[in-house]
Amino acid sequence: MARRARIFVVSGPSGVGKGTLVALVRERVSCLGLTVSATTRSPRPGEIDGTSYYFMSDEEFQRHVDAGDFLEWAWVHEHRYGTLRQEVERVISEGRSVVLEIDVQGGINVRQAIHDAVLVFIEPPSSEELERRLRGRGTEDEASIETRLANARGEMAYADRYDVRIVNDDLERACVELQNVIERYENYDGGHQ
Ligand SMILES: Nc1ncnc2c1ncn2[C@@H]1O[C@H](COP(=O)(O)OP(=O)(O)OP(=O)(O)O)[C@@H](O)[C@H]1O
Ligand SMILES: Nc1nc2c(ncn2[C@@H]2O[C@H](COP(=O)(O)O)[C@@H](O)[C@H]2O)c(=O)[nH]1
Repeated sequence: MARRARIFVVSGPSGVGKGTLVALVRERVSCLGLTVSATTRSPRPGEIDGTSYYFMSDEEFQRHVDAGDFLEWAWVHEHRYGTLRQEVERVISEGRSVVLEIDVQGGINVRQAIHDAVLVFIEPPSSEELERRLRGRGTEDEASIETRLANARGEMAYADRYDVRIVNDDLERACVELQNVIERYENYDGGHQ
């Protein structure tokens, strides 16, 4: 059966493990393309412009908004983040699927623009564990942690608008589940999926 390049959106509250999961799935699903998002937040130690994100000033980000360059963009945790159209088009034109690790507003906007995008919501095993992971990562100051935890409840309310929900309790199990979702949708060749 022919494999079809698809757009997969992976969303969930900050610290749930989206980045960790997607990095692991990328090692196992060779045909996935890479896209880099744009953001107005400052780089964390070790983050590289053009690899982790395209780090932009507010003015530069706004120029891309005005030019219609974004497939979607949103305010997330007090900064702007967006997916550049050309990033997605480049990967899809290579016949590869793409995983967009973006927030829930972005996810819904992608669904409106690309009806057959597959929306996957990653859930934490509990709110206590979410907080433990966010704090344990050690990348945010206290104010940013508080903002992200406060936003988590609102983000969780989007879960039932997503096609698939995966609980990231055991990383290996969640990874296999996400991998199966990608392979199932790439191989689906009929209907509305
Ligand atoms: N299943 C898991 N069990 C325990 N710890 C995990 C699990 N998955 C991820 N983690 C850890 O949780 C922390 C947050 O993970 P990660 O940075 O991938 O989250 P994220 O959802 O991508 O966050 P953000 O949206 O802020 O980028 C990391 O320290 C990671 O190692
Ligand atoms: N709507 C979009 N949201 C995005 C994009 N890239 C990342 N994100 C979301 O931002 C938060 C915070 O990321 P962090 O790197 O500051 O921890 C993350 O949870 C993503 O959901 C994007 O292109 N569009």
